[in-house]
Amino acid sequence: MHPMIESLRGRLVVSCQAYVGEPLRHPETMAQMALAAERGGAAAIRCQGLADISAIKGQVEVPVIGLWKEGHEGVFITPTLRHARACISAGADIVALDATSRPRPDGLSFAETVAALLDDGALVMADCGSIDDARAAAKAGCHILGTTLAGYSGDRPKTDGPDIELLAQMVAEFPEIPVVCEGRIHTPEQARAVMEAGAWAAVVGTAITHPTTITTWFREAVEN
Ligand SMILES: CC(=O)N[C@H](C=O)[C@@H](O)[C@H](O)[C@H](O)COP(=O)(O)O
Repeated sequence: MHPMIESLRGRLVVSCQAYVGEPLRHPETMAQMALAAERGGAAAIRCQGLADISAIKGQVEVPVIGLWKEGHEGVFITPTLRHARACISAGADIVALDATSRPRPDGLSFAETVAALLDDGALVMADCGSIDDARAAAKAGCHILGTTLAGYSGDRPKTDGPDIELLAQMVAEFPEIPVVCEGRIHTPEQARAVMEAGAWAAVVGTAITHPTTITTWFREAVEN
């Protein structure tokens, strides 16, 4: 087990991302957000885009899980080998990529992409949307399996909270590979529940770092 991945065991990872057109979408702002999360005890920061990756890497001591989103349809989380290599060059300690079997823009398969990254010596997190994705990612040799795309790739329903059913299935099938729960963990209770279901780490984004969404939760509670 790589020591950096071992360091995430039983810990919280915070995802710091602002989307296109949003007020907080600025690398310096995301770096400040990441630093604030690190002060709160985040064991790693997950972040998007080359500028954010390097700005955050320049601020925090904890590992950075980097990805690069391009587009909104099909494969958009680190869609090609070029995107993945660029994330590493920008400073990502671990690169996260879409692990679905959907066609990728550069024509490489997911397994071919991972094989090239492993050849480079990269640490790879597979963003899975189904148990089949997890199986392919395990076979490809990914270091971390994540539930990131559960409810977003068309294979599984979008659960209200984290997809604990998929998490538990992944943990049972791959006891030797760290399985990280990511996606729709909105409360500390849900974070605890995913750890109890066997997650190696819990990744929380929106509920910690996306104030516009958090505001809508409170506004709805107040106004309804
Ligand atoms: C599906 C997709 O594009 N997920 C992205 C992956 O990096 C992010 O937009 C999420 O914020 C992240 O996965 C954390 O999840 P949540 O924000 O629900 O805590």
